[in-house]
Amino acid sequence: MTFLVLDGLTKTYGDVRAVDNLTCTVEKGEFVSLLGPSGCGKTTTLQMIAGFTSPTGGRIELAGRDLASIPARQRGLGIVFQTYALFMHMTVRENVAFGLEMRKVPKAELTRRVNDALEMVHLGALADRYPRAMSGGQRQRVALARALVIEPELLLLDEPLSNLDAKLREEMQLELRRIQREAGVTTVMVTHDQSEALAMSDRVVVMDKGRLQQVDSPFDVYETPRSSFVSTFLGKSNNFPATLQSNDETGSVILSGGQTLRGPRVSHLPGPVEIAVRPERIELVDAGAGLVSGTVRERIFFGAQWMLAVETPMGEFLVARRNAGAREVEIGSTVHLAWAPHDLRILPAEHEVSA
Ligand SMILES: Nc1ncnc2c1ncn2[C@@H]1O[C@H](COP(=O)(O)OP(=O)(O)OP(=O)(O)O)[C@@H](O)[C@H]1O
Repeated sequence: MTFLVLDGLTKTYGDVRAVDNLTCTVEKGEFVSLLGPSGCGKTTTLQMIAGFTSPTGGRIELAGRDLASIPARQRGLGIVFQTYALFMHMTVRENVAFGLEMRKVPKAELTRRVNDALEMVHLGALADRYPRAMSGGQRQRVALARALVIEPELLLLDEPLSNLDAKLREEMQLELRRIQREAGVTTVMVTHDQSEALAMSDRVVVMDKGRLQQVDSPFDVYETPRSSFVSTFLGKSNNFPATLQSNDETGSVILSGGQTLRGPRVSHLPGPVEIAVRPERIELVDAGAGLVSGTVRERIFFGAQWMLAVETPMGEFLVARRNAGAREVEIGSTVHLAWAPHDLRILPAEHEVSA
């Protein structure tokens, strides 16, 4: 069931179109991330859903109601920001109970709901502590319990984990997703961190310059990006200008940097395109089997894998090599690169080319 509808949502500040005609939907129980670089309009979108900022144009509908005339505090939303905004002079239990007290929930029910929320975030044992005596991850759980205890129709998260260090952040990603599933609460999260969006979401809304770029499952935005922007914003990608020469049921033929390549069948017309291939889809092969050859210029060790920068006639390629303990190729050596035609993505041209 479509639960949240953003329909042509627009917000302008003078000449700046912070959010530009954004249309997308969120299903009940779904976890959707708004992902994009700084300034792309994620926070403005969330603020409009929350009711803190009014749209310049377009509509927001939640559970069949148009939110235009409903003030923020009556929207029944749970909100967690990057800074936890806890009451420092109140214990964890008091912090979580606050929203229910404001709503004049009877004492017995309040106690039960606060206990349930604290159990859900695994903080039952710390209920009588003050936030200042807690770690960043624990405080973020308190903020989450406080948002969930009111049983919100919709949970809004704005960069909720960005104050945490890398390891805790990864732990909390899994934890937050578990809590969201358990509570069954429809959630919209703002993040600029692509790995976080991929790890946590049912669907990812990729934005750039106020505009929607793509809405898909994490798998699909990564595997089948529809634009150059999406292919390079999510993960690493080798992108080159190219010319699509022909395209039939056996696949496509592409020319790039003097190399003739084969790709999957696409709907583009022959002409300028951009091609993209992920570093982890490239193999090092024998000279005769290579699609393009080049010289290793850089070699960086990441623990689980090596990343090579290889200079070729098409341009520089990043090539990921799984670390299987084998000796690694030397800087300065010649390598031959190959990939399967179906691993090549053919995208709309970003630049005019004369390949
Ligand atoms: N109150 C405001 N007045 C004027 N311009 C604003 C205002 N709020 C946001 N903007 C502009 O709107 C655009 C989108 O801002 P927004 O904060 O939504 O981006 P964001 O994607 O959340 O970025 P970040 O990740 O850096 O928070 C930016 O160009 C920003 O400068």
